[in-house]
Amino acid sequence: MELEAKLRQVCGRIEPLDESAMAQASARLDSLTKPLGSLGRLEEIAIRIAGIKGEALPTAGKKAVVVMAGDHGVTAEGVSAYPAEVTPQMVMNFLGGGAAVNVLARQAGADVFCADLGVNADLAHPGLLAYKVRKGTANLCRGPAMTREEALRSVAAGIEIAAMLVEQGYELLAAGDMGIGNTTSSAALCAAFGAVPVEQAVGRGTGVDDERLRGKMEAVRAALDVNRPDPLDPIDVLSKVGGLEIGGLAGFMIGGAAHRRPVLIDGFISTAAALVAARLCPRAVDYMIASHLSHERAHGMLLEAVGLRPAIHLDMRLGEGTGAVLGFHFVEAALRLMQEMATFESAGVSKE
Ligand SMILES: Cc1cc2ncn([C@H]3O[C@H](COP(=O)(O)O)[C@@H](O)[C@H]3O)c2cc1C
Ligand SMILES: O=C(O)c1cccnc1
Repeated sequence: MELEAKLRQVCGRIEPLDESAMAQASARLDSLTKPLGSLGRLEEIAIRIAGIKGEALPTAGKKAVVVMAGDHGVTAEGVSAYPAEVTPQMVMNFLGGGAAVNVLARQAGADVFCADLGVNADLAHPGLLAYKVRKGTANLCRGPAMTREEALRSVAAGIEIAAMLVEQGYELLAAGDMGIGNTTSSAALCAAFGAVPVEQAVGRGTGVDDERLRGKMEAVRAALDVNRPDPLDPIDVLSKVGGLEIGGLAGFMIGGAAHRRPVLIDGFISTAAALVAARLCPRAVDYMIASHLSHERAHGMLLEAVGLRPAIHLDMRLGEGTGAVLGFHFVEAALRLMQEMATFESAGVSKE
C-alpha cells in the first residue's frame, strides 16, 4: 500500500505543460526566416519541449538512454526466435558498448545506462544499475507474471532511475528495453487494456515463423483467459501480463515527467510501457515524444492509443532504445533551429 501511495504522489507532481513558454516558442518560430509552419513537426516538437521544460528557448542538454532489462517466463512457450540467455548476454554487450544502441548513442552524443529490473542471471558489473525485483517473470500463460507488490516495485525502480539521472544533469531522456519474450508480454498488455484487438496485437518480434506466431497468439489468449486482468487497474494488468523491465520503463516515463524532462519513446515494448504510464498518470503523455514507427505490426495502433505520433519510419524492429536515440537527432535539430535561425527582422528578409 505504501508503494501505491508513493506512486499516486509522484503522478500528482506532474504539472501541466507551460502554456506561456509554448506561446513564446510558437511566436519565435513564426518570426524565423521560413514560410509559416514550414518546419512541420519539428516546430511542434520545439514548442512541446518549451512547454515541458518551461523555457521559451530550451536547449537539448545532456542526453541519456536507459535500457531496462528483464526476463520473461513465457519464453517457455517458444514465443521468441532467440533463446532467453540472450537477455543477460545483451546486458553485458550494452555495458561493453557493442550493441546497436551504443553505436547510435555515441553518434548522438548520448550516454547509455543499462538497468537490471529482472534478468534471470546474477550479473555483476560496476556500470550496471542493479534494481532486480526478481529473477524473471513467471509464465503468464499459467498465472500472473508477478505479484502486485513486484509490479509496484518495478515502477518505483524506474521512478528512482529517472530521478538519479535528473540529479546527474541529464535533460533529455530515452527509454529502451531488453528482454527476450517481451513482445508477447507487450501484446498481452495492449490487448488487456483494449488498445489493440488480440488478433492484431501479436506480431513477429525477433522474427518468429508462422508456427511460432500461432503459438504466440495462443499464449496471449491464454494469458488473458487465465489472468483476467482488470483494464481499469493498470498495476493489475502490469502484474498479470506485463514484465519487470516494462514496469521499470513505465516508472521511468512517469519519473521523467514529474521532473519536467522530455522522454523519447522507442518501439513496441517501450510504447506498451508508455500505455501503462498513461493509464497510471494520463498527464505523463504530455512529456513523451514518440520517435519511430516500429515494423512490429501493432505499434501504430498502440501509439495511437497512447496519443502519440511517430516522427520517423525506418522499418526498424530492434528495441533497446535504438529508435528513441535516433530521436535525439531530430529533437536537437528542432531546438537548434529555434535557437539559431535568423528572424525576418535580423536578416532583413521581406515578409510581404
Ligand atoms: C541479439 C538480440 C538483441 C536485441 N536487442 C533487442 N532485442 C529485442 O528483441 C526482444 C523481443 O523480441 P521477442 O519477443 O521476439 O523475444 C527484446 O529483447 C527486444 O528488446 C533483441 C533481440 C535479440 C535476439
Ligand atoms: O518495436 C520494437 O521495439 C521491437 C520489435 C520487435 C522486437 N524487438 C523490439
